[in-house]
Amino acid sequence: MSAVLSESPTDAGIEVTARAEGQDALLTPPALAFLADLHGRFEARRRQLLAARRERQAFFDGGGLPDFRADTRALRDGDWRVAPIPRALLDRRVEITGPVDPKMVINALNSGANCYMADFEDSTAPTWANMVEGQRALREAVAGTLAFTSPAGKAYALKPHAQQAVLLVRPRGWHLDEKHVLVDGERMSASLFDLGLFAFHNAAALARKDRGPYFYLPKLQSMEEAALWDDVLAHIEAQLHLPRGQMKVTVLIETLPAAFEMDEILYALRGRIAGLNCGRWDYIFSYIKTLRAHPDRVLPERGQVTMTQPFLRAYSELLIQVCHRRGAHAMGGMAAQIPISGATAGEVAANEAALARVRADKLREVGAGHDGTWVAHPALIPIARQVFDERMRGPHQHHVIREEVLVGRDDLLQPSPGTISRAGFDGNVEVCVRYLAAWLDGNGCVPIHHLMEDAATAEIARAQLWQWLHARQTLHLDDGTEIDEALFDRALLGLPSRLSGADVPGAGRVPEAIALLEQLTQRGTLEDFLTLPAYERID
Ligand SMILES: CC(=O)SCCNC(=O)CCNC(=O)[C@H](O)C(C)(C)COP(=O)(O)OP(=O)(O)OC[C@H]1O[C@@H](n2cnc3c(N)ncnc32)[C@H](O)[C@@H]1OP(=O)(O)O
Ligand SMILES: O=CC(=O)O
Ligand SMILES: [Mg+2]
Repeated sequence: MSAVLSESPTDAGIEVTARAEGQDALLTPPALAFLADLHGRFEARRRQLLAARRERQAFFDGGGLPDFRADTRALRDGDWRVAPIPRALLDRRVEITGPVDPKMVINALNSGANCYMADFEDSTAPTWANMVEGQRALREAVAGTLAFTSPAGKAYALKPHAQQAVLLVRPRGWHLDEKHVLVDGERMSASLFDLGLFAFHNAAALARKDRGPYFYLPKLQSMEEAALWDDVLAHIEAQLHLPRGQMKVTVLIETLPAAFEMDEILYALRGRIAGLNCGRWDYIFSYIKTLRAHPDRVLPERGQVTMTQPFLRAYSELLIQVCHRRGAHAMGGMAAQIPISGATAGEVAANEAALARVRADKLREVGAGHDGTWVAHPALIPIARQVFDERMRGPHQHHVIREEVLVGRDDLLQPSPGTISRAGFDGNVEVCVRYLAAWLDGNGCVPIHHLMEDAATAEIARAQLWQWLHARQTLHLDDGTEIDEALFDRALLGLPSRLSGADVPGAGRVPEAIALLEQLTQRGTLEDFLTLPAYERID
């Protein structure tokens, strides 16, 4: 890699305030100068866009509802398509996702999936050690040298490049800072840190393999945020002497405001976007968060908020239609069920039921017109692959444009029928405590009661608890019990002793997790993301 900028880190005013193994090879003076330059150019715009999010939320909290934009109607009605999709990203029928530790990276690249999304976001707790280890693992993976030996002595090595999944990287969202990297005393954007550092170290090696730095962009809320990404990427391409448009992106549509700007987001990134993805878990969280002050749109318990709820079906159908009209992939999302590891005789039926639910979810997706889907675990790849192979003959199904699908504002906002049971309420409390404890301990994705739980699924549980406790009118469980602080306190009773076992990830941090959950649910205002206060509690 050529040294792209001449300033030393000191000249650039950039400072790294923590240490982790392997960081000197990553945070070299040219790399730091590159990051400092990104910060200098784009930080002010990031802050403006975060302020715009708050303004928009104030409108929703005052009774307003999201709607399609009047100022971009011509763009939505216009006849344009996104740039051609590169060969490596043409067939994405099965994508595996997961955290960025070396074992996961090797397992995912070797898994037989078409693509692998290496995740610095929902499934990774952003300790400095995790961030550095993830960047190092990905750099070695791109170089083809990554290897790992488990504490039990099992050796892991990469398959040959041609047999590996195509790598996509998901940086953290615009709302997050990287507190260990300061530029002129200010924290740098975690998004710019993750994406910038990966591009800096890997763009040249990827180009030699006829690939590029490919990314998934999370939690966008508007076309302006997409335009900021486009400018960042164009700048990086210029700095690293890459052809314009070589860095490709897929955008997660996982916020309610973004669902009203899908055409606009594609347009803002039209020179480099390969698709949109239905990030259903954050989308449900965002629906709750955006409509927090609308008592007629309180969602039932988590287990009842499935993709067949009308507001979710409308969102996925609109995403498919918009993408296919513009020549982009419409990627499906993640079923939460995972195989029961080492299922006992008594768990065989539960395991089969979980796999059947994953299969049903993939059948729904391919039938609706999705061009590919996500799996959380390697054992789910054959299920997803079989469903897509049988029903999607070509590499994608862009030809599927269901003109009869007419999704309007009310469809995307439809209230959901359903109930809240005691088990649903207590389950949310338990998931939050267990997930926060694991996260504070440095683990961002854990199986809980045979479901994959990550930051997005935990956010649903956390935001629901807040909303149910702070709803404008008192809510009741399906057995008539009032939802109040006393119910919340009862759900917490007994958790510390039940979660003290060595098999509970982060058991030692359960008391801190409980304190954090109490803080998050008792506050009068809903915290934007649980990861914001939680981040202040890790290294
Ligand atoms: C809402 C969203 O954002 S979805 C996207 C973010 N979420 C994710 O990506 C979920 C990723 N999945 C995971 O992290 C894991 O599957 C978990 C935590 C849910 C379960 O992991 P485990 O408890 O390790 O599962 P299990 O013991 O069955 O794993 C068996 C093997 O598969 C591997 N494995 C499991 N999931 C993955 C994965 N996603 N990628 C690669 N390898 C994996 C394990 O490392 C293990 O390997 P080993 O046999 O070499 O030790
Ligand atoms: O990132 C994916 C989601 O469902 O959230
Ligand atoms: Mg998400």
